[in-house]
Amino acid sequence: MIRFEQVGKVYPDGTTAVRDLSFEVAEGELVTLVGPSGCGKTTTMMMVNRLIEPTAGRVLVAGRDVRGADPVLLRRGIGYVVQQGGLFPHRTVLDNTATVPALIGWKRARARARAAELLDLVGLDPAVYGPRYPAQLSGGQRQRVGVARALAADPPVLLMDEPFGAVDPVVRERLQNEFLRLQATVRKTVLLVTHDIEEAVRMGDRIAVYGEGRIEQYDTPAVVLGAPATPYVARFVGADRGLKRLSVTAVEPVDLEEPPVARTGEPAREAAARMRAEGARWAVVLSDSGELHGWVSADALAEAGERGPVGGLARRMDAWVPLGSPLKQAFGEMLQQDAGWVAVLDGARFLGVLTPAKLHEALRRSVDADARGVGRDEVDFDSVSDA
Ligand SMILES: Nc1ncnc2c1ncn2[C@@H]1O[C@H](COP(=O)(O)OP(=O)(O)OP(=O)(O)O)[C@@H](O)[C@H]1O
Repeated sequence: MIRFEQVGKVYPDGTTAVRDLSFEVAEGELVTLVGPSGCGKTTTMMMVNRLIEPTAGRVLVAGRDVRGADPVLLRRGIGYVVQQGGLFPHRTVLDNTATVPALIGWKRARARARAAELLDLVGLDPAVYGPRYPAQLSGGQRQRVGVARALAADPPVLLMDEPFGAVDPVVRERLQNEFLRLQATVRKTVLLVTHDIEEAVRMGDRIAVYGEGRIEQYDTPAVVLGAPATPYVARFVGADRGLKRLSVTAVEPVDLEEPPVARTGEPAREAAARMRAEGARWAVVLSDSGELHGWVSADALAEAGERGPVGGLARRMDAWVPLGSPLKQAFGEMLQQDAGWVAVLDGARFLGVLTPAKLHEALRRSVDADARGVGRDEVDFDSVSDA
C-alpha cells in the first residue's frame, strides 16, 4: 500500500535527513517508526503526503508514485494526525471533525452527521463535546478529536505523528488501546511516528527502528525484541526486552493447565470427596455448558458438609483474561488479584488456567520461535528469565 524505494532526503542546507530507505507497509497494517530525536522519522512520514519531497528514490501509495499525484487530491486519501490534535482553535469540535468532508464538497448536514458518528466512534459524545471549542477539552480529548478528524472522510491511509505524545502515561495507554480497538474495525494502512519504544511495540504490526537517517531493522515487534538485528537496535530496545516481550506474546491454548473442576449443579459432598482424592485445595467451578462460574476451596466445601450444590458455595473469579491476550495482561491480573494463576476464557467458555511456570514457558516458546524464524542463535535468554 505504501512503498519506499531507495528514498533519500537532503535538505537545501545540506542536512541529510534520511538515506536509502526501502520498506513497504501492507494494506491494513500499522507500522511504527521509532528512533531518537532527529533520526528522520517525521521526514519519512511527510514524504508520503508530499509535505516534503524526496531528493532520491520514490514513494508509492497504492502502486502510484506520489510525485505524479495532485498533492491536494493525494492528501484527501491520507488522514493526518499530529501531536495535540492540530485542531482549529476557533472552530467547534464538530466543525473541526467535519473539516475534510466539507472540503471535499459534502453537504453540510451530511458532513456534520458523519462528524458526529466519528466523535462517537472515538468515545466522545457528540451532543456534549460537539459544540465545544478545542480549548475546552483535555489533552486526551483533543487527541481523540484529531483522530476523528483524520478518519472523517474515510481515507485508506493514516499518518500519525506522535499522536499520543502530549498526555500523561495513563491517558496515553488508554488512547493507545482505544486506537487499537478502532483500528481492528477500520483497518487503515497506518504509519505512526513515535520516539517511545514501548508505544512502538504495543501499537505496531511491524516496527521500523531508525538509527541516524536510516532503518536499522524492520520487522515484527516480537522479532525486533527477540532478535535485534544490530547492537544499536539491542541498545535501543533496552535490556528489559524480555519484559517487553510480555506485551507481544499472546496466551495460547498450549500454555494452559487443567485445574481441578467442579460443576455448579454437583452436590458439594461429591465434589469435596473428589478433590480430597486428588489432593486439590481448590477447584474451578463451571456451569454445565462449560462457562466460568467461579472457584471454590476444599475448606469451604468441607464446612458446608452435606448441604447444597457447589454453585452456591463458589466465589467469584476475578483473575481471568480472554484467550489471545498478551502475557503482560495475564501477569498484571495475577499481580492485581494476588492470585497464583489466571483463568483463560474463550468468550464465556473456560479453557484452563495460566500459571507463572507456564507463563515463563510461553515466553521462551515465543523467543525460540522467532530465533528459528530469523535464523539467529544469539538470543539473549538472560533477559527473558529476568521477566
Ligand atoms: N527543513 C529542514 N531543513 C534542514 N534540516 C531539517 C529540516 N527539517 C528537518 N531537518 C533535519 O533533518 C533531520 C531529521 O529530522 P526529522 O524531523 O525527520 O526527525 P525526527 O526523527 O522526526 O525527529 P523528532 O523525533 O525530534 O521529531 C534532523 O537532523 C533535522 O534537524
